[in-house]
Amino acid sequence: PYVNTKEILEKANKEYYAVAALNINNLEFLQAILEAGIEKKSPLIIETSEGAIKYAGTGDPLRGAKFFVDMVKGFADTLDIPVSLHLDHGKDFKYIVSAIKAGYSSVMIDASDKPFEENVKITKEIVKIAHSVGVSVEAELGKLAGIEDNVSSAESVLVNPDEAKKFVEETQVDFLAPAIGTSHGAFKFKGEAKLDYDRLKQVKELTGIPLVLHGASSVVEEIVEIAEKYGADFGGSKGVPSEILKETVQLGINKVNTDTDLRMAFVAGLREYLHNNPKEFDPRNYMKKGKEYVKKVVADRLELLGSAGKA
Ligand SMILES: O=C(COP(=O)(O)O)N(O)CCCCOP(=O)(O)O
Ligand SMILES: [Ca+2]
Ligand code: NA
Ligand SMILES: [Zn+2]
Repeated sequence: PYVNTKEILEKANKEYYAVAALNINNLEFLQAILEAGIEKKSPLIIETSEGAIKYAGTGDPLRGAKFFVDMVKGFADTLDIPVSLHLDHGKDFKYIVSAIKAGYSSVMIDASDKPFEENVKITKEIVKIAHSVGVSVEAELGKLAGIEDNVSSAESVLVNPDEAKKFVEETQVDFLAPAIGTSHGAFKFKGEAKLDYDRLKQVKELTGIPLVLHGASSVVEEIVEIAEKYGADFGGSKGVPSEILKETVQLGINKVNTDTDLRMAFVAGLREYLHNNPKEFDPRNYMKKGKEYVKKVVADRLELLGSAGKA
């Protein structure tokens, strides 16, 4: 069934596992993700960025948001596993309100690039609107290096645990994304992968609410190999190793945002299929391999995070 993200994450928080939050921009990624969730009997959080809503709605936020609600709810209401739809990195009020109006389960208000007091103010506004219609809210403290906050890794700002306690009390936000050293995309670490476990532990102790890890893709070696065999250049790519990801779940992460791993899996399958089937031009055929690899990457992640069997 189509459920609220809060229901999925409260259970995960109580039982100390994490649920994958998987980004989509089209039908095919949703199909692959749902197949993995059905196979693993796992709850799923489907999420879309504002860019995905712009893409699907060809520029009209409400049309794009409705497209995703209709597609995700349409599938979810036929399934036995709990599925929710979340707006990822909401920054533009128009997009956040459109998502709420369209029927999203939850929204992220990302004002983490603002000074603390402003982040509190903006988040409180969104919480008021969202909670009035039963939509749950995610916010972020600290800055991820890399693309999203367009800050360099040198400037990435890690979460301040005491601020996190104050932030949650003042905003009544439902889930929190503490920056602990990850970044978006396929090039997360220059040297050794390292996250600030101490800060994460303190944030969990001081807030007790479900926590979100952004920039959590692992950059799967087998996928990189296949993609590069068929012409991709992913040199220098590095993600969050599985062991480190598992440690963050033990320390209280309950929602794990994953986009890059899905994108790389899909393009690896596309490249392989198109190389081996030069005569093919039916999209229902030439996207099969890409969907297969996305399903595999998601299925493995559901096992790793401990949500398999929790539906
Ligand atoms: O934290 C993550 C995922 O991190 P990852 O890159 O490690 O998968 N996310 O929040 C997903 C970010 C999606 C960005 O989408 P647009 O390109 O449409 O803006
Ligand atoms: Ca941010
Ligand atoms: Na999010
Ligand atoms: Zn993110």
